[in-house]
Amino acid sequence: MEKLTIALSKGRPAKHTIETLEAADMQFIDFHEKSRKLVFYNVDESIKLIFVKAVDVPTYVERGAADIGIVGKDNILESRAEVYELLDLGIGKCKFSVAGFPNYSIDANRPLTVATKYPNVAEKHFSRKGQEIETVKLNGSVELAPLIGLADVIVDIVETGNTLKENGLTVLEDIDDISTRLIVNKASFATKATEVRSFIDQLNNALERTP
Ligand SMILES: Nc1ncnc2c1ncn2[C@@H]1O[C@H](COP(=O)(O)OP(=O)(O)OP(=O)(O)O)[C@@H](O)[C@H]1O
Ligand SMILES: O=P(O)(O)OC[C@H]1O[C@H](OP(=O)(O)OP(=O)(O)O)[C@H](O)[C@@H]1O
Repeated sequence: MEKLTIALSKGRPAKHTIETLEAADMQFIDFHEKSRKLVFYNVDESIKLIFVKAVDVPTYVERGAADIGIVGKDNILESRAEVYELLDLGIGKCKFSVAGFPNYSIDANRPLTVATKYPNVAEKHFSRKGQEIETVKLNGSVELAPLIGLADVIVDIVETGNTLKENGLTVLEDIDDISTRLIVNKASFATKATEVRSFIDQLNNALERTP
């Protein structure tokens, strides 16, 4: 039996993902110990779990350092990684939006300055619409950019909309729905087909049992 390496994103979606794995009867040794460990095994060591930064999960999977990854669709789209996306876990739901001041009207005749953590997503969205943009890559607090004149609009994740509202901004356009997805390395999908399929089925069954 081939061993599987699964890359999980640390941070916000981790708790829910772990609950889903446990609901699928996958128990990992020392999982709940308070520690800085980044590698865990299940009881028969057939599955190795590694915790990586969300933004790096698609890279691990594309390069075969992990057979499977569980990560937000936002990171998959931004990475442009060549992987198979095979399951929507239905958790970590939010969306990608263009946001700015209410009533802001985009002038198609001049480049739009867009602040974002996701420059590839922004480029793709606006190039489809034929709008030229200049991206300003930020790593957080993106909503600040229009407020201080660093950008005309932002492309960011919106969940409750509270961050936008509390900063006097609003959604101007929706881009894509986001949730946590399961991705698979293309070679592993062929060489470890049985193990990959059984892991996905087990997870899927647990998701179907969860209301
Ligand atoms: N309100 C939200 N804001 C941001 N991400 C959300 C939200 N709701 C769900 N998500 C999901 O959670 C992921 C963010 O997780 P995490 O906190 O680990 O990322 P991060 O903020 O990019 O990481 P870091 O703070 O280490 O840079 C996103 O990739 C997205 O898929
Ligand atoms: O619609 P809401 O429910 O308000 O959630 C959206 C906010 O949450 C995320 O930020 P995060 O907390 O990850 O902080 P950072 O990106 O500024 O570091 C995202 O970048 C938005 O700012």
